[in-house]
Amino acid sequence: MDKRFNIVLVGGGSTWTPGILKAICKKQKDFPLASIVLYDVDEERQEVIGKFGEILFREEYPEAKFIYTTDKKVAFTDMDFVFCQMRTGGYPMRELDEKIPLSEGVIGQETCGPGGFAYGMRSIRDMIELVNDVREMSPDAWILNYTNPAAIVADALNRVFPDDKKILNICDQPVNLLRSYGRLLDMDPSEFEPVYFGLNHFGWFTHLYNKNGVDMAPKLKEIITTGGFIPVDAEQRDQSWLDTYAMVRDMLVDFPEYLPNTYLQYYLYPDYKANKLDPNYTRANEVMNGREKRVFQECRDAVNAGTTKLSDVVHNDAHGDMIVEVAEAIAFNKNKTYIVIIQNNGLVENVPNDAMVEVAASLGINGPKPYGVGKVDTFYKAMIENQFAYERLTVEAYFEGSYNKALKALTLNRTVVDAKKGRKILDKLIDANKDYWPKLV
Ligand SMILES: NC(=O)c1ccc[n+]([C@@H]2O[C@H](COP(=O)([O-])OP(=O)(O)OC[C@H]3O[C@@H](n4cnc5c(N)ncnc54)[C@H](O)[C@@H]3O)[C@@H](O)[C@H]2O)c1
Ligand SMILES: O=P(O)(O)OC[C@H]1O[C@H](O[C@H]2[C@H](O)[C@@H](O)[C@@H](O)O[C@@H]2CO)[C@H](O)[C@@H](O)[C@@H]1O
Ligand SMILES: [Mn+2]
Repeated sequence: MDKRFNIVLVGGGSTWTPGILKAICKKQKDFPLASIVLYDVDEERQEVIGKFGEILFREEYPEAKFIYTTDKKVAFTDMDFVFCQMRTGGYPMRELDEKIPLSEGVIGQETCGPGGFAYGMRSIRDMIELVNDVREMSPDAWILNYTNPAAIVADALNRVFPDDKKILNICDQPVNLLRSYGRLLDMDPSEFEPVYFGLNHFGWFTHLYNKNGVDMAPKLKEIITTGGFIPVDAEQRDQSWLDTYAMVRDMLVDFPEYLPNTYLQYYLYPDYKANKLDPNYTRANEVMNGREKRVFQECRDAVNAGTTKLSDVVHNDAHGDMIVEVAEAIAFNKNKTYIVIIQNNGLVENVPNDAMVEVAASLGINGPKPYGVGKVDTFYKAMIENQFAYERLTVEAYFEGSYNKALKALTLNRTVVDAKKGRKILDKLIDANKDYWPKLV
């Protein structure tokens, strides 16, 4: 008989959960489940999404046992895959991460700059606890982590669990970019064989080979440089994401070698972008007033209607599709190419071996088999080393409780640079995060 898998979604009350549940239902033949558990620390959030899931699975996937819980034992016992999407502190803390730096004229962003620093310092503790809990109850489970800021979480987990080969850190942004490239080139994105290097939310596509071995990157760069970049799912995107994609053209004009990850806009144009952001209404507000309200309301409506058939709870399926396909690639040894976060060890030859880099890898039952890119040019090497130093100092600041390392981290970050500004922001962040961070002395 074919194997059926047990999976748990940690952060089951996430706004992305309905999309992942839909993707699981859609892919039930390719990735068959025995059971799926939603786990969250927030009972109220969990219940709304959980009740929606109960109906969805009854209607679309009755063979899989569906439960939701706040009990770790129920959540982590006998699991094959653990999907991690927690947000320590929730959107209210994300709002502070974004607004505090902006109050000093510095980029306010979920994963970049001081906002990413603050979020990282919150995520590390809960992610370590999670891995310890999972390993106690399911020693062999694959832990698929995309809890942000993934770069900092990956470095911290690699430090605490260096021998754990079943933690895979991964981000959906490269896959989203590939989908959008596919539309611009009129190609099925699954046909791309990409070459990619960098750090998470800080990388570049160097080549995009098609089935005939032709590199489509030059043509794509020309299309974006002349016509701009509108993402594949533009009609579902808030304005801030459309602005973000539009900046890819600017980056290509200035740095035409490679196709940049959208997040590089914050590091390459920190003043320009900071001036464009509204310090009183940031992305957290956009999400709380948009996606969060919509997803929770649509789940409640489906529960009241007693069916999910009328609901349109998933507007963008890229994220859900990707994470389920990643699990499928591991479970069934598909050896499909994904862009993953992994310890460097020479993959990018001239940056530190212990950095957690982001590169393309073939993904199968033995985990990722990454593709190296050789040496990178001075500009990219310097960018990566600078950002890596910021990330590593952040992780060290957390483990050592070091104010000095935290200040060094922020000063090195390209969105800050000025240590006096860094100190002001750090002091405000310390105050805002006193329930979450270790004490920094
Ligand atoms: N890496 C990627 O590419 C990628 C893509 C999408 C989302 N994400 C990440 O997924 C996460 C969820 O995003 P969201 O916008 O839906 O946020 P959200 O706040 O809607 O969902 C997060 C959920 O995690 C729960 N939670 C908090 N601490 C927890 C803990 N210790 N254990 C279990 N659950 C906990 C919260 O109660 C909440 O329900 C974030 O970390 C986000 O950055 C990453
Ligand atoms: O601001 P948010 O909460 O909408 O998104 C933050 C996340 O953004 C990236 O993921 C995108 C993805 O690129 C997009 O195409 C679509 O699927 O939505 C995702 C969320 O908007 C990023 O990779 C994540 O790390 C962020 O959490
Ligand atoms: Mn990401």
